[in-house]
Amino acid sequence: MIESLRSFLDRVAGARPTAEESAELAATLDRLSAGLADRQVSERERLFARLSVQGRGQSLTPQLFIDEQDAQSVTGHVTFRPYFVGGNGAAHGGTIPLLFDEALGRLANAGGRRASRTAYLTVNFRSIARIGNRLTLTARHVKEDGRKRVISGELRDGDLLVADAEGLFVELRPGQP
Ligand SMILES: CCCCCCCCCCCCCCCC(=O)SCCNC(=O)CCNC(=O)[C@H](O)C(C)(C)COP(=O)(O)OP(=O)(O)OC[C@H]1O[C@@H](n2cnc3c(N)ncnc32)[C@H](O)[C@@H]1OP(=O)(O)O
Repeated sequence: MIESLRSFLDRVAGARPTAEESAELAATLDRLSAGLADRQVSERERLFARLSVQGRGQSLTPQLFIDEQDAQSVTGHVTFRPYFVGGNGAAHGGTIPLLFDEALGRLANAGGRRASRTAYLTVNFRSIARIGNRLTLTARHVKEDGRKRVISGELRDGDLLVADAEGLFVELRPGQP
C-alpha cells in the first residue's frame, strides 16, 4: 500500500493533468480518505513508519535500503524519486537532512542502545543529489559520552561526495517524550 502511495506521489509530481482530471482525482482521493476515517488508531498501532521493512513503511523520507549494519556503522543506498525533486533534476535541499536524520538516528539507536533523539544535525551540501541516481549512504559512530552519541554520515553518487553530516543524539531519560 505504501509503495503504491509512493508511486502515486511520483506520478503526481511528474504529471500535468487537466482541470477536469484534477477534479476527478481529487474526488477519488477524498473517497479513499473517507474509507480510512473509521480506521484511525493510536500511533503504536499504526503501520505507517512502524513496519520493520526497508523504508519503515512510510512515504515521508526517501526509501533507505540498508545493505550492512552493525552497532557502529551502517551502509545503505537510496534513490531520490521524482516526488523529491526541488528543481532542475536535483533533490529538494530539505530531503537530505531528512534522510540523514533517519539514517543517523537509526544507527544512534542500534546495537541495543536506549532510544535517543536528535539534538543537532549539521549538513554540508557538496553537490546536487540527482533524481533517479542510486546514491550510497554510510554512517558511523564517532564518539559516545554518557547520554550523548555523535554520529557522522556521507552521501555519495559513485565517487562524488553529495553531502556529509554530523548529528548529536541524546539518550532519553526514562519517561522523557
Ligand atoms: C525516540 C526515538 C525512537 C526511535 C526508535 C526507532 C528508530 C527507528 C529509526 C528511526 C530513526 C529516526 C530518528 C529520528 C530522530 C528524531 O528526529 S527525533 C526528532 C527531532 N528531535 C527532537 O525533537 C529533539 C527535541 N529536543 C529534545 O527533546 C531535547 O532537547 C533533547 C535532545 C532530548 C536533549 O534534552 P535533555 O534530555 O534534557 O538533555 P540535556 O540534559 O539538556 O543535555 C544532555 C547533554 O546533551 C548536550 N546537548 C543537548 N542538546 C544539545 C545541542 N543542541 N547541541 C550541543 N549539545 C547539546 C547538553 O549540553 C548536555 O551535555 P552534558 O552537559 O551532559 O555534557
